[in-house]
Amino acid sequence: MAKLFFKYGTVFSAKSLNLIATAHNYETQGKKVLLMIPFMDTRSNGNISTRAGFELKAEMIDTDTNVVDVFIEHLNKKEKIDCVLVDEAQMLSSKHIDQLRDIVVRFNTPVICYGLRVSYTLELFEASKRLFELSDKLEEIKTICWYCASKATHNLKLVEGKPEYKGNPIDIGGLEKYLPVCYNCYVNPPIEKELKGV
Ligand SMILES: Nc1ncnc2c1ncn2[C@@H]1O[C@H](COP(=O)(O)OP(=O)(O)O)[C@@H](O)[C@H]1O
Ligand SMILES: Cc1cn([C@H]2C[C@H](O)[C@@H](COP(=O)(O)O)O2)c(=O)[nH]c1=O
Repeated sequence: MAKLFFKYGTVFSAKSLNLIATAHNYETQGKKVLLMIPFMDTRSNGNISTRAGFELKAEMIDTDTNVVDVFIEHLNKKEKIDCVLVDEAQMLSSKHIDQLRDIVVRFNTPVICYGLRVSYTLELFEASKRLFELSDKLEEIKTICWYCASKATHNLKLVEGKPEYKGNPIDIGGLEKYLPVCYNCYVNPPIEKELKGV
C-alpha cells in the first residue's frame, strides 16, 4: 500500500536537497518520479532547486490546478509514475492536499510532500495543517538554530535587520529574509550575527 508522506522542517533545513536526492535514487533504478511545485513560489520558475546547487524541472501547480488531472495526463502519455514529489507544499491549498491523498489511494502511488510546518507568524500553513491531518507518515527534517546549538523549530523573519512577527504568512524569500531558529532565539534573537558564506 502506497503512503502519503509529509517531510517538514524549517527554512534552510535541506528539504529540497532531500527531495532531489530521493528523485535521484528513483531515477538511478530506472524508476520515474513526477515533480510538482506551487506556481505561487515565484522564485522557482518551475524548477526545484537546492542551495547545494542541484535543479530539476517540475510541474507548476496553480490555485485552480487539479493535481489528480496532472497525474492522469502523465499516465495518458504512457508514463508509469513510481512516486510523486512535491516541494514547497506549504504554498498549496488544503484542496490540493486532498487531491494528493486521492492519488495515493486511487493509483497506489506514494506521494512525498516537503515543506514548512509553521510560518514566521507562528501559524500552521493551511496545506501543512491538512498534511498533518491526512499523512500516513510524518518526518521532521532537522537543522540547527542559526544563533545557538539547539535544534531549529521555527522561522525568524528579519526586515532591515529587525524581527517581524505579523503579516501575510506567505511571503516569498530566501536567507536574506528568513532564518532557521529555536523558539528562544525566535522570541529573543541575537540579531547581530552576520550572514556569512551563504
Ligand atoms: N554552497 C553550498 N554548497 C553545498 N551545500 C550548501 C551550500 N549552501 C547551502 N548548503 C546546504 O544546503 C542546505 C539547504 O538546502 P535547501 O535544500 O535549499 O534547503 P531548504 O529547501 O530546506 O530551504 C543546508 O543544509 C546548507 O548547509
Ligand atoms: C518562513 C516562511 C517562509 N516563506 C517562504 C519563503 C520561501 O520562499 C519559502 C521557503 O523556502 P525554503 O526552501 O524552505 O527555504 O517559503 C513564507 O512564505 N512564509 C514563511 O513564514
